[in-house]
Amino acid sequence: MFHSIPTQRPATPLLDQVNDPASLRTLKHNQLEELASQLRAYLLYSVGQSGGHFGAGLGVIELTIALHYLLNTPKDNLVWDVGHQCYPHKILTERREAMPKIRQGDGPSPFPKREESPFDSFGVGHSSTSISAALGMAIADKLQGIESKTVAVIGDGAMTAGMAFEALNHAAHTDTNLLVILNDNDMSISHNEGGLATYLAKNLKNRSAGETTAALFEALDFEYTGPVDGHDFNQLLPTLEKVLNTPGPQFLHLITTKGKGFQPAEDDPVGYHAITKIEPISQPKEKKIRYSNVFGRWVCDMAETDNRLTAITPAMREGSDLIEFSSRFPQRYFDVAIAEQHAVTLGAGMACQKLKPVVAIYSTFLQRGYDQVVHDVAIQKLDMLLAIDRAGLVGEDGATHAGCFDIAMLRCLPNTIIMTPSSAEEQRNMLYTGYKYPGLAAVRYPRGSVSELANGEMSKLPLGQSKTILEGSRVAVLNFGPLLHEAEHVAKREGYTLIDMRFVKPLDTQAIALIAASHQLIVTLEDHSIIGGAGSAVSEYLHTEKIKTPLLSLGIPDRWISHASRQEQLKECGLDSEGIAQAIAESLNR
Ligand SMILES: Cc1ncc(C[n+]2csc(CCOP(=O)(O)OP(=O)(O)O)c2C)c(N)n1
Ligand SMILES: CC(=O)[C@@H](O)[C@H](O)COP(=O)(O)O
Ligand SMILES: [Mg+2]
Repeated sequence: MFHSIPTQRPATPLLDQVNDPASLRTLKHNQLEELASQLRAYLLYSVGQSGGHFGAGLGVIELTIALHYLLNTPKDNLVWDVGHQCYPHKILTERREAMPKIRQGDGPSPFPKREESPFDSFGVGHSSTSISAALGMAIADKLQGIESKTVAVIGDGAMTAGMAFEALNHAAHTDTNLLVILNDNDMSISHNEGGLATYLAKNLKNRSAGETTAALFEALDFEYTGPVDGHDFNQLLPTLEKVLNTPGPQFLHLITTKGKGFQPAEDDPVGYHAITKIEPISQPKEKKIRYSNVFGRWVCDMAETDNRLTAITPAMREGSDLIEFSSRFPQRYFDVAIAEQHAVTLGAGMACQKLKPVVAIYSTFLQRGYDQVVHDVAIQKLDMLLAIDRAGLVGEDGATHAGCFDIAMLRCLPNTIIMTPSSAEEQRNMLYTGYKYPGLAAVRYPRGSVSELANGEMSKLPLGQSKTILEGSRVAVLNFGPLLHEAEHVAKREGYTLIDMRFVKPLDTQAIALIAASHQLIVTLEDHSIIGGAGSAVSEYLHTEKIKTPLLSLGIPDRWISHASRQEQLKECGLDSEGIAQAIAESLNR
């Protein structure tokens, strides 16, 4: 049992011989315990160096070894759900030495990624996709007469998403050779326990023979095996051997411990879901205030003044900072587990009954609940506030977690308002403005820090009204969101006009018309895809009004931006000060 994270690389002579599963399979069964111990030590060390996801990987050390030992990977298909637990998998599949750089621009990606390795059967990051993907692979191999085994490893948290049950339900009707392994560590990212599947799996074996309750998995035509200790090779290997060689859909229920082998993580699996890299003591990191904290403060202040407010999160209480709200207003707090579709329509139902739901959701995970926003909220003109966190580039989590499309998704919905704060105070006032708006409102803010918490008087902003920051000439920069600071640096130096547009919808078209008449170039700036974002909205307006002033739209280019620090990503997209200045200069010279 480790009690601290080693800052020196531990000696791992056996692990050092295992560069890939083929070399793993040369080991004897009785060497696997030692390998697991060295793999655990190395994982602790390498995540200490890189930072990143932590507890989940510790919980699947033995399972990862057993799977690569018994399967013929990469010919056999091994699909990890979410993929945050894949660091041991990456260490055993030719990437051990690269691990201290995982999530960095020149290191492995944070999750399995097909283009990174043949051992990464399916790209993940969003949860609950593994059973669908694995079933697709199994069916495809069967149709092509390819002999293979297919395994999906899904956690109890990921099993709370509807998509997992869609796949389980379908799998049973295909009579395909598929093994679904439920990695039940009784904990997902937040405090909610594993879902229905886990509850039933836990209680399945305790049911008395006479019980008539149809067990979920038998009802889905899966052959259930378990629960088995996922850390005990003496149980794991023979059980896996059996279920891997039994035809038809198999369901193996494993019990594991999130953070296994590292006492602080076993004691606090939520807190150790991910860690920042170990800094030398000399540089103690001051705790930064984040946009999420500004939301967390605002939602509590708002709840105090309005008892109709409810807050809903799909399993991201900590990330969205609903921690204080959940303890102060427990009756009005709803963590629905990993169920973004349900989160939105649950809120819609509350709005029908005159409550005021605030759905706190990452931009990237909002993609899961988009039809619900359209069909269940917007069409019915229901009153809901979307507090969209992690909007824009998110850095080390890479393309699967970037929030690049929320403006494009929401801008086309009638009667919706969309706000893009550039500071804590703006964010607080926009949340208040959106909350008071009698319809669908969205405030999008990035994964990042702000200068202060902003807990002053909340004021309602006049809808569609921008704020002039600098009055200049020649070029007018229309900013939408947190890149105002990058823009301000350039505008001050070059004497450009700078306007904080604040609203993507409704646009301040009056300001745009005035600006267009007195400047030779309009520039839009946003931390969103260049396709369908705020720049598109301005372009559509200029076109409709036959305004000929040239427009330069700056945003995330039409390609996938892979993992790196957010600063590196912004630079790559030309969204740092230098990139903005250069793009404008080039446009002026054209
Ligand atoms: C669609 C989606 N929603 C939310 C998340 C955020 N998220 C990442 S891991 C996690 C919990 C997963 O729990 P579980 O599957 O039990 O894995 P464990 O961390 O316990 O190993 C959540 C909610 C996500 N990755 N995808
Ligand atoms: C794996 C997963 O989806 C979450 O752990 C996510 O990585 C959290 O992102 P933040 O670190 O931005 O909260
Ligand atoms: Mg879990």
